[in-house]
Amino acid sequence: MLPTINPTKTKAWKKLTDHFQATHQTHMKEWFDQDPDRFDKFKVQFEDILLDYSKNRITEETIDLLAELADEVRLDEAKQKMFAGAAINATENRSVLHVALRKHSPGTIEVNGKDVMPDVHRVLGRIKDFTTKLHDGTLKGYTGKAIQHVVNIGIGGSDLGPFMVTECLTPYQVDGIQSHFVSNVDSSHIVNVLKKVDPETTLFIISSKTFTTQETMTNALSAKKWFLKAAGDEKFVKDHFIAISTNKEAVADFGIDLNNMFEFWDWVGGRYSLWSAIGMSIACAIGYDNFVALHKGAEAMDQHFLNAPTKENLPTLLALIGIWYNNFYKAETQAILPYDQYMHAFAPYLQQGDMESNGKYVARDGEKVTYETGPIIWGEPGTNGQHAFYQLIHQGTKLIPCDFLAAAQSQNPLDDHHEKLIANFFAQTEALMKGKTYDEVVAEFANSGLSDEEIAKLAPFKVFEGNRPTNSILFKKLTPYTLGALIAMYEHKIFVQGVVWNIYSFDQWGVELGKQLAKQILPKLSGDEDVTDHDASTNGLINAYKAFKKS
Ligand SMILES: O=P(O)(O)OC[C@H]1O[C@H](O)[C@H](O)[C@@H](O)[C@@H]1O
Repeated sequence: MLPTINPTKTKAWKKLTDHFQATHQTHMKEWFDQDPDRFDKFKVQFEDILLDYSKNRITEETIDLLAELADEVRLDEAKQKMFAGAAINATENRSVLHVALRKHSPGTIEVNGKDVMPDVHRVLGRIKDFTTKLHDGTLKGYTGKAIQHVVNIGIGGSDLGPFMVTECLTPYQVDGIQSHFVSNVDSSHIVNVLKKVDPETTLFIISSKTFTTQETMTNALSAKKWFLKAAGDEKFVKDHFIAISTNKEAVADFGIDLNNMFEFWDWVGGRYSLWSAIGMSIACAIGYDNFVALHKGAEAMDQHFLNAPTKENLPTLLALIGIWYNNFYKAETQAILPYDQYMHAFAPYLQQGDMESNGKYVARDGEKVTYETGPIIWGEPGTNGQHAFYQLIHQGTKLIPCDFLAAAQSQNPLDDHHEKLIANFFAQTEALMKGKTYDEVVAEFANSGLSDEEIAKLAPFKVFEGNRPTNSILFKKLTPYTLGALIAMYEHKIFVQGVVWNIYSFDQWGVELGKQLAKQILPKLSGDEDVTDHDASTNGLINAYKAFKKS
């Protein structure tokens, strides 16, 4: 169990409040002007990943006080507990051990007195055997043709992580294998995918921790029906369907041979499960060795997180800076802006990772919190975002802390595309920090031929206040190893924030009510009678739906 410590009652919080009052009106530009070493002071490099956090509204004192806050809420103890397998997910009485899934170095981790590592490595061995057969062409479909299409059916953590990684690592895709993902219960999703694949050469991976999720089970049944229509005999299902789950009974009930089931465990949270057998679709896409490289990058980040002091610790720094804006500047959101088209699914992935973990208003003592917890996460790849929503980041009324991410080496070098991409990244963070003053705007009008009066009218619209915070995360190349490290960095950032906010980051009770009500509403959508037993809006919507459907 983690201790219950209200962060706002700590000494550091009080000091941070005073420090905020003393510093929040200072423009970052002044700090840059005063201190030519600011970049060196506020940058950390871990292997091939550089974090520049100098373009933040912070001084050295800010970081000192945030580090004091981390100490006062006993961050170190929380970390040790997680890595040692303590049941820190107290509302479900579970350990939180995604770090065990990617542990390739020797050592044991115990849950209830049992070392989990042999099972982790046994399942990894099975993934290796399976994907080797897929890639050497010995995995055949019911007509003897080699498997070419891999369709992952899952949702939430059983989709977002594998999809994001597969997209990010497109350049590592094994020749001859095409990956597809189906998540939405909207039939358009599966219908569209099924149009692209052939039953004779398609493998379906049914990914679901619980194996009860409505969307996944519905899509899995439709896939099976579609397959049987072509194959004609249940006996062929075993050659085309595998299951990834913690729930053996439900897998067997669905009709999947248990020899085709790859297990994981209740100490793996859905949104932290891409490292487990849920990553089967990743290993199918990029090969087992690359899947292990992804693990190893994450494992290296785990060790860095566990051992590096706060001021050199990438996940901890990102977390504490986030708290500074969330709780003192009252920023409501956090933008994730990868300057990398292959990372287009990174922000949606982190939406679940972060918002399902830290979107909680109940503190660890069961009382309602009196301060802000998790931010709204959003974002799009640059430069596309620049031409859509950056206007608001530059000149809107809201403060939006942004993480910019990019690789120095392009996966697809082509003329000067990459230089242009990177120039935009650097320029945006510079513009957000510096802004443009009234005088600078006026000076730009020098040879415009406009009168002073006309210039004075236009100038205010062209001024940029600047002082808008960014983290720059620059890495060498988006390899499996580096991606693993980046994902783990964000996972641990989320962990640190949850510890400071005194909430339970590893449950997700907030998703249950909607699911329950959907089950109640489903049967009422058929039949002619008017529905009257919900609130007026819900009744009205159900009845309007039925009327539209009939007409
Ligand atoms: O893997 P499954 O059991 O199918 O769960 C899929 C998803 O559904 C739930 O609604 C949870 O909110 C997610 O955390 C989970 O990842």
